[in-house]
Amino acid sequence: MTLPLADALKGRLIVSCQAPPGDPMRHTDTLVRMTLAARAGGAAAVRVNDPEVVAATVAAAGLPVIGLWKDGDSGVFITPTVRHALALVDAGAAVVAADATARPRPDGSTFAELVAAVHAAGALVMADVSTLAEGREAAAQGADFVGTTLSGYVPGSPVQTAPDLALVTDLAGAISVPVIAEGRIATPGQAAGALAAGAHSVVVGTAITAPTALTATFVAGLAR
Ligand SMILES: CC(=O)N[C@H](C=O)[C@@H](O)[C@H](O)[C@H](O)COP(=O)(O)O
Repeated sequence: MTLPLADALKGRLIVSCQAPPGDPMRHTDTLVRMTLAARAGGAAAVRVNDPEVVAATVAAAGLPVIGLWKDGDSGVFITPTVRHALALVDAGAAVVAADATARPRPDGSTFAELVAAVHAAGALVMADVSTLAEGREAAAQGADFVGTTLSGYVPGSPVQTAPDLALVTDLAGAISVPVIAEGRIATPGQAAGALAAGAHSVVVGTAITAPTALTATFVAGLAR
């Protein structure tokens, strides 16, 4: 049996509406406007950072919200503790996204404990992983979705410029929970390629919602 939310996301686009610290777009109302634009463009769900933005998006967007809480910038910092996860559920996230790499969590908890707490509070969990082994482990620990989010961003996962479609294929062949392709998907063709590789859904962030980073790529192009 699949989850109703998983059915609603099948073959669909999820837009990540985030802005890094210090970015002019890091402003709750602005980020909520981006989620409304994503909905208007046909996104099935949005992925947003911080409980305040989650709550404002839930109130405004009428779309399923995948919530994360980035706290810090090293080690495990995407929804690092059970406290962070439950704050996102309180804010209305339908799905809590959390780092599920094999690294110690700052509160000493396990990923399985985070999953249990989120499930008990009535929400689902998306495991952000960087390898096939982490994805298998996250699925075994009860994750409802497994995303390739952290491929290329953690020690032991080589830096890449393209989406990690090989990991999408490997995960889709190895686990029974839906695999979400996320990370460096920059064109509609790459998004379609991720589905063809076995992804259940595709998350796109920077290519849609990051004007500062996108402007910088054009500026760099002109400077060549
Ligand atoms: C590694 C990490 O921290 N990824 C974050 C996770 O939420 C976001 O910064 C990314 O923008 C998101 O994963 C979407 O990816 P892309 O922006 O490449 O489409």
